[in-house]
Amino acid sequence: MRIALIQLAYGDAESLPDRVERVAALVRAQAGAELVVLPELWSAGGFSYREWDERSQDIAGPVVTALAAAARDAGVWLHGGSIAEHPDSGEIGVEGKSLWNTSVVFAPDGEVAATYRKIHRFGFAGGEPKLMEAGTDLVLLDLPDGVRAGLSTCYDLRFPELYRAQLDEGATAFVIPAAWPMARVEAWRLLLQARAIEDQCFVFACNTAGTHAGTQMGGHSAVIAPTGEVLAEAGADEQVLTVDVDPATVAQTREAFPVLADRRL
Ligand SMILES: O=C(O)CCC(=O)C(=O)O
Repeated sequence: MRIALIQLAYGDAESLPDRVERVAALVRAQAGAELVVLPELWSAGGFSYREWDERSQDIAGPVVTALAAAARDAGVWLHGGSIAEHPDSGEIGVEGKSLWNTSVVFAPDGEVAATYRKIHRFGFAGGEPKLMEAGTDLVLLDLPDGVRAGLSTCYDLRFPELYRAQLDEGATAFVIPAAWPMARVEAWRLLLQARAIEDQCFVFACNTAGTHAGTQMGGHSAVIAPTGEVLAEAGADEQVLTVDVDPATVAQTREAFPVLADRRL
């Protein structure tokens, strides 16, 4: 299975239409991959809190529509990172807000195959908890070659119980888009490996590069095997990381080193 992680770099100057066009072209260029992954909140700006409201949109809005077309043209499964979702339905969350950090995954025909609303919001008293609602639902989807992917986003990575819950729902891979800063990139690298090792799953993790809203992003997107071996890792700049993985490795790893059978619940 060929995975392409598009580690996008962006700054504050690029307009939203220009960025959408650039990203759609990058996705189309990945024809031949089976799964393409984009970073968290690339259209709204991961740390551009002040822009989120203006750049928010419905799942049927222009960003998702452009991604659906790009997935269809390339014939790939596309994890579109995430958008600042503001539903046209007028939906209001339990905290009275109407903004979510929402991932959309497209099948190769461009249809939406899954959506996931980020559960753990980053920013403590500010940032996401102040502006966004928290997602509540565990989301997994079946990809080709028997890969069952659990969805999560960025800060979720710090909460291992989410990945255990996905494991218990049959996960063999974790797909993790992020806007994780350079300041804590060593934690990112370590936690990606930890999630792979403790759950014996593949990790496909796509971070952001560049500097926006005064924050330097960490890059270092990675594909990690269920043994914890780093199969490929990006640097700090914009890069497409393309890696071929063998989904059978999950069963082989779990059979050769059956640590999960020793769990005591
Ligand atoms: O946990 C971190 O250090 C970064 C998390 C983050 O930037 C996010 O969730 O958007």
